[in-house]
Amino acid sequence: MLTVSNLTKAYNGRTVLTISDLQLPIGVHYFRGGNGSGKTTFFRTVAGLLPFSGEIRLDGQYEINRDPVAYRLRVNYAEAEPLYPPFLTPRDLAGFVGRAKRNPAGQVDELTDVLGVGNFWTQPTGTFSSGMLKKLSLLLALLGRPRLVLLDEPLTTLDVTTATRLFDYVRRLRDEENVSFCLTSHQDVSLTGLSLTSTWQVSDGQISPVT
Ligand SMILES: Nc1ncnc2c1ncn2[C@@H]1O[C@H](COP(=O)(O)OP(=O)(O)OP(=O)(O)O)[C@@H](O)[C@H]1O
Repeated sequence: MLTVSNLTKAYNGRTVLTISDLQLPIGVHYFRGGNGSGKTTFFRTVAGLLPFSGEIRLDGQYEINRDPVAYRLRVNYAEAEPLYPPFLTPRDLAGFVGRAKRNPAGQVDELTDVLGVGNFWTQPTGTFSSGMLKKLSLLLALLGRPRLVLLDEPLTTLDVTTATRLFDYVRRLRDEENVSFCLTSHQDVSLTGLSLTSTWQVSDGQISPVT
């Protein structure tokens, strides 16, 4: 599903991520590691948000730099600590991201129910609690028809009821539509109830499989 080759990522000349060869099949992949080990950098790079050197390819055909639109239509990302321009509302953002991701009719309404965003649909995000921001960011990350969704710390600040509904929905996408997920969590990942296809350890900018 995802192939990463000869990747290096540096900030201001300091290399923080090096991956010679990483291959992920369709499934749910968990990346664990201490603070500052490189998990978010890896997710943001795979999401197409950061420049890097190397190659990232989805489904054997969409290369992130050669097929930028096709790749980004298929790879979605939810930030660990989302932030939006404070004057925008969930309605504004779902409209904008939904159009960019070519979301099918009815999808926003379904996700609004799953994540309980309807209660604050027209409220500016500048007034949100961290859990409200998290719910919105997860809704936006599920819009369109992604083949891969990157969820950075999805459990943080999410209430238990919403987390249960979210991971039921994720399981359905995984089982019925073959959507893949990568997640990080400093919390007990078994709380998601997802069965993991693989687990990876991120340490000092290197990623190795946990057997
Ligand atoms: N914008 C940036 N500019 C410079 N260095 C950065 C930037 N973002 C991250 N780094 C550095 O890159 C390294 C990896 O950080 P990253 O945020 O990927 O870690 P992480 O594994 O997600 O950590 P955490 O579990 O604390 O979220 C750290 O040394 C960090 O200081």
